[in-house]
Amino acid sequence: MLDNARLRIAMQKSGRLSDDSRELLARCGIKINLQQQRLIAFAENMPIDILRVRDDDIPGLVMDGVVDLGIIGENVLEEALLTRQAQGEEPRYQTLRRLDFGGCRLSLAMPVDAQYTGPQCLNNTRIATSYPHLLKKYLDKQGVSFKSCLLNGSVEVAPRAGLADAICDLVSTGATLEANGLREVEVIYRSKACLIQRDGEMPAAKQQLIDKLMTRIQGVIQARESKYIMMHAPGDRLEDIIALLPGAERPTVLPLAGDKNRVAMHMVSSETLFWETMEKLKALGASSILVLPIEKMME
Ligand SMILES: Nc1ncnc2c1ncn2[C@@H]1O[C@H](COP(=O)(O)OP(=O)(O)OP(=O)(O)O)[C@@H](O)[C@H]1O
Ligand SMILES: O=P(O)(O)OC[C@H]1O[C@H](OP(=O)(O)OP(=O)(O)O)[C@H](O)[C@@H]1O
Ligand SMILES: [Mg+2]
Repeated sequence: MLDNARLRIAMQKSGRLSDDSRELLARCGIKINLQQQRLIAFAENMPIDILRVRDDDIPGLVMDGVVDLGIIGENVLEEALLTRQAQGEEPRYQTLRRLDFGGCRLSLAMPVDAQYTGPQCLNNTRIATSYPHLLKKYLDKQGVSFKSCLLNGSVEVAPRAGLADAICDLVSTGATLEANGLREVEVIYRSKACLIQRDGEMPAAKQQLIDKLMTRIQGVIQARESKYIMMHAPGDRLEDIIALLPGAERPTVLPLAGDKNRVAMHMVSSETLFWETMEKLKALGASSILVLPIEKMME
């Protein structure tokens, strides 16, 4: 039996979001023992229960207040929202933040040999998709009328199977489209995973836990996006070197034993340091340049 006093978080059981969702929670310090077949997992060190479900069910679980938080792709969330609105409901939830994984786009694609000069080409066609509401919202704006053919998986085979003229499906690298002789012709929605919270009053203790979790998530994401940079540099080129490092905070400058002209610089950069920038740093006289990952951050 689930305990109402514990924070309930829904995440995808197995699929594109599950590893990243699990890792995010683990990096926030939540110790969960996820056994393969268990649909509910209990955190050992915090009052948190994890529900592992199909991603399609997560928006509903949050909107119906069955769970407190959910980690879900914006594409699935938006489709669920539009579906409920079409049924006359007014679903309520809050998006707490966008996450740094699950990036993909919902795109229209056609067979490679089909002519495409713009959305109007899709007038009176049949389009296979798992996202009929997002598709309709987009094509309605373009004034295009079409028939949708609802498929929950293997959407890419629809044109070859004679089920549809085009498809509207998720794309990341484009490899699935290419393997199926399809060409991406229009991006209709860009998505990432996000963290959502149910509407309504939250007991104070739960709210405190959510606030703590949000600070930790912020720290985890910020740390993943940041690098710790160390180098030795000529003391008279510091400003030129700092100018090459956008997103870097003011550096710590330390003396180098036995060398009056050079210093050691340490700094945190919010951006990846590319090889090209390292080469420019070297050209300015920097040496022993180290770029290190950061595990955790708190401001
Ligand atoms: N190729 C991709 N690259 C990155 N993220 C993706 C990709 N495809 C999908 N996603 C994101 O991950 C979510 C889950 O994708 P997945 O393919 O695992 O869903 P599913 O097959 O519907 O899973 P489930 O069995 O839970 O219903 C998508 O809704 C989308 O937000
Ligand atoms: O552009 P790509 O990098 O090829 O990725 C796109 C594919 O990824 C997703 O499916 P997934 O592989 O998760 O399998 P599923 O369809 O069984 O959910 C999506 O539904 C596409 O089919
Ligand atoms: Mg699904």
